[in-house]
Amino acid sequence: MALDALSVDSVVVRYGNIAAVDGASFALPRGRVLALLGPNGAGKTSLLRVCEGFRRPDGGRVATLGVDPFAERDRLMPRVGIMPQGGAVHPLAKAGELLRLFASYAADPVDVDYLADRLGLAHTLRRPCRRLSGGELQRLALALAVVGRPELVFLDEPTAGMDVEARHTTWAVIADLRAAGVSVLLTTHLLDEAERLADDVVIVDRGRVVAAGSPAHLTTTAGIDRLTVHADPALPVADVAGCTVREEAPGRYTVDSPQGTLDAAAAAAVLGWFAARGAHVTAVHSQRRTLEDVFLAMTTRKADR
Ligand SMILES: Nc1ncnc2c1ncn2[C@@H]1O[C@H](COP(=O)(O)OP(=O)(O)OP(=O)(O)O)[C@@H](O)[C@H]1O
Repeated sequence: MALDALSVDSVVVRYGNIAAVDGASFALPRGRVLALLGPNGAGKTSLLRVCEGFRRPDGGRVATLGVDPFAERDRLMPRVGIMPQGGAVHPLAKAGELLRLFASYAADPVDVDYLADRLGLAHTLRRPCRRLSGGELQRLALALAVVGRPELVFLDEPTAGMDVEARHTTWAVIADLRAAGVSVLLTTHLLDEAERLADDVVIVDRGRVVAAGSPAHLTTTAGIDRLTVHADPALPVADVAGCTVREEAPGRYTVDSPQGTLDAAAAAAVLGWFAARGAHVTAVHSQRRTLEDVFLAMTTRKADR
């Protein structure tokens, strides 16, 4: 069986008395994209630093591509790509020089001009990094992370500060990485980004994992699905199959379950109720709870507002 790209087991990271990461465990299977979500200060970057081998955990264990990333950092570095938060690069180095330098470290690098073109960086290659815009620096940092064809890529808020087009390009690059079998661990504050890109999501809060699973799993278990049915107005609404049916506006009926989630049988029973009354049903919409709903329910942000 293939080893996980990343295995995080009961990891603790302390800064003085503060446990920024407090016993977090999760795994990133090979070839998948995992999004690490959490409010500011939840411990995401601290976890990344441990997984990247920049810091030894104060407790627990990490295996990155099967090895201890702190003890074997030199051996590991050619196999991973890292895009740090804020896209840190040397301000005086030229973008093209940096890209070629990083490519020179790799046995089989991506063609630099192709990559620069793909990420809309071709016009920046002769400029020192301090003359690049924030979004251009982000794109350069992404290029530096992937130019060596790594097996595993760490992306810390990859699309922060990017315009819409650059964000879409970045999403396409991440999809290409996944299609090529590369494993990706990314952090983001954009929940639609996580929902779009990630096979798996791990939500951390105050250094602990508070929810984990695929976006579909997280948004359907304990969901708050609601059914909206458009039909003739003024039907004699009643409770159907344990669900509450209300006419919110003439001809628009909402169906809620006290259990939170409507299952297929309840939805079928409700539609059967409309059919039995000879109602003309013109539209049926189901609302799933979003990853944002889950995030707010699972993290302390809600309480802080
Ligand atoms: N070098 C450090 N020294 C002391 N405290 C630190 C240090 N780095 C981080 N922290 C603290 O540890 C906690 C976790 O920080 P971390 O950067 O890991 O969170 P994060 O989830 O990445 O946050 P953000 O979303 O804001 O980037 C925060 O309370 C932060 O202030």
